[in-house]
Amino acid sequence: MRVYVAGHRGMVGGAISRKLEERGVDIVTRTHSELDLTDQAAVRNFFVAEKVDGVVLAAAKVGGIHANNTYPAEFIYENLMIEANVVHQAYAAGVQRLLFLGSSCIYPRAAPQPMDEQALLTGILEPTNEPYAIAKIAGIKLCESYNRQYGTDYRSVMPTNLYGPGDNFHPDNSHVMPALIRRFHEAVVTGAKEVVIWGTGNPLREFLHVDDMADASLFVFGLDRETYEAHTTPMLSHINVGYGKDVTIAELASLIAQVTGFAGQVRFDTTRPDGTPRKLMDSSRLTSMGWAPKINLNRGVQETYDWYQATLA
Ligand SMILES: NC(=O)C1=CN([C@@H]2O[C@H](COP(=O)(O)OP(=O)(O)OC[C@H]3O[C@@H](n4cnc5c(N)ncnc54)[C@H](OP(=O)(O)O)[C@@H]3O)[C@@H](O)[C@H]2O)C=CC1
Ligand SMILES: C[C@H]1O[C@H](OP(=O)(O)OP(=O)(O)OC[C@H]2O[C@@H](n3cnc4c(=O)[nH]c(N)nc43)[C@H](O)[C@@H]2O)[C@@H](O)[C@@H](O)C1=O
Repeated sequence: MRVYVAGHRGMVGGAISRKLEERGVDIVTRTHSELDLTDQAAVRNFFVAEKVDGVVLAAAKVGGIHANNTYPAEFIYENLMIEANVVHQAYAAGVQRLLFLGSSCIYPRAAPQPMDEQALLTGILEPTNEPYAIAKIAGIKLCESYNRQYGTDYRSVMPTNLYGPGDNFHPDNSHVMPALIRRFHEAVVTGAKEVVIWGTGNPLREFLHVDDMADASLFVFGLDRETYEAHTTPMLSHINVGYGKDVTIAELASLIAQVTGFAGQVRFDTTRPDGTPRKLMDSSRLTSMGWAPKINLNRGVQETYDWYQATLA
């Protein structure tokens, strides 16, 4: 089997590529500069030339609350273009199997917790990431529509907030976990007495290690196909992938302070947005099929900090 992993140099695409290679799958990759997935003609030429059997779509314009809120046009345009080009050109080239990576932000801001798959399109989205969420909903509907009309087998996974080796540690544009690992680490190195956390510290977030996400992706993509297929009649439009437990941002900050050895004060900057108050996923559909996360938050944060120190710090 030849699988194109779009976004193989990203955190999720990298973890999925490593797992596919461990299983002896022949993977095809292109960097962003070799193939810009917003370029329709280039994507068409790529699929015609490469003749892959499957696609994992882990390429996207990705960022945390500040990036989403500051660059909404880039988040909606680039993600819509990437999804439309990859899904359509994969179909046109006869590719039967595709896995699309969405996000938990597709669900309404006030969805009942934990959020199950049926909460999609039942209410108003969180404004800080609405353009990105709309693009991700379009991705689900692209897959669903091509399956309905053309009989393809395009599946969508909705990950909760992810973290781990290969994350983006940009001070402003990253997600909370890498941002705080970097900020606490730099405070320890410089001897700063205070670390600033955005928002009130009250929002709840669920964090899943990227290696667990990669296992779930392969499971849904069908490398453990018999297990999955036994549970998918009729096929689901999309399926949640979460850790099963959430923490407040203040609790996450205490854990990262402990792991990095920071002993100073934490200050909450309430001029910064909190975003969604809570977004805990109901992942019972997937866990009932046999997948379960293996990496707990304490171990995951420690491993991510070790990776950051060894690689980037
Ligand atoms: N990280 C998280 O917490 C979560 C992520 N997800 C989803 O998982 C998927 C992977 O995310 P993650 O690995 O964290 O993101 P990363 O930013 O780490 O990786 C994204 C990859 O996509 C590539 N890419 C972006 N735009 C283009 C383009 N126009 N053409 C070709 N390649 C492009 C990037 O290349 P380059 O860097 O060179 O631009 C990068 O390698 C995304 O769909 C994301 O929405 C869902 C929920 C949570
Ligand atoms: C995965 C998900 O990621 C984004 O949504 P988000 O969950 O709100 O993501 P976040 O990780 O950026 O923030 C989580 C919480 O943490 C707080 N927070 C504190 N201090 C920092 C901080 O320093 N940086 C960041 N980024 N957040 C901070 C922050 O204020 C917020 O309350 C989506 O836009 C969208 O991309 C998406 O789907």
